[in-house]
Amino acid sequence: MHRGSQIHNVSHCKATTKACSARSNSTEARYFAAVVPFLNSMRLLIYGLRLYTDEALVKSVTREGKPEELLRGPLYYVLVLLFSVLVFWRESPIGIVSLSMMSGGDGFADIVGRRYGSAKLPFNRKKSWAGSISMFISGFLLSAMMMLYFSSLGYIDVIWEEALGKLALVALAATVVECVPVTEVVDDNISVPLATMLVAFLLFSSNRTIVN
Ligand SMILES: C/C(=C\COP(=O)(O)O)CCC[C@H](C)CCC[C@H](C)CCCC(C)C
Ligand SMILES: Nc1ccn([C@@H]2O[C@H](COP(=O)(O)OP(=O)(O)O)[C@@H](O)[C@H]2O)c(=O)n1
Repeated sequence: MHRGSQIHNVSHCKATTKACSARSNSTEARYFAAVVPFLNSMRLLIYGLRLYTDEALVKSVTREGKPEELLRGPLYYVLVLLFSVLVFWRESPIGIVSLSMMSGGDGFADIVGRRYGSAKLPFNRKKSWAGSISMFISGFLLSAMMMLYFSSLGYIDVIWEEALGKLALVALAATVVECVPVTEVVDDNISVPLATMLVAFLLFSSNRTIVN
């Protein structure tokens, strides 16, 4: 059963927007925002372990309609959301960019790659140039838009002359990690955000590109 990729990828984007867009100024805001991904991780565990059944959930986010699939990609995705909200919240571009690359970048790679991915990558016949190029472009654009959004709210001050170039390097790193065969061993919902977090930390923490 082919997963409903439109529903699937809407979940990606809505999840990221929701998890990053809490507007409360209280110090507990991140913990309040973390409730949503936490409850969803519990939901995925409960249904993935077959403690209860939810056919609509299984049908909307799995490829083969097996509940245990919920314990892989979807659960990793939600746990990364939870980690980013708690650790990075809205004062650091690292969480913003990581979620953007995982949701917008990887999400579009799937949509575009499945439909237009006839030209496969020479080192990974399961991935395509169209998928990877769309991941780089969509991930870069969503990351820049989310950074502009959080900058406009005053949570981060961005020196754009430097930030866009560094953002392109982060997007390139995430795209390379996503297309190498290692993602057959480590789910790309783990490898992509981890790679993004590492490169974003190295680039955005090294000097005054981002001033909190
Ligand atoms: C299908 C998903 C990940 C699988 O990705 P991949 O294996 O294809 O790479 C996303 C799963 C989403 C999850 C079921 C629900 C996530 C909810 C999120 C924590 C917050 C949603 C807030 C709501 C929109 C108000
Ligand atoms: N760089 C990429 C990524 C995905 N894709 C296509 O999208 C499909 C799903 O990609 P994936 O296995 O990474 O799926 P997700 O786990 O990321 O949702 C692949 O089987 C390819 O057909 C692509 O062509 N190029």
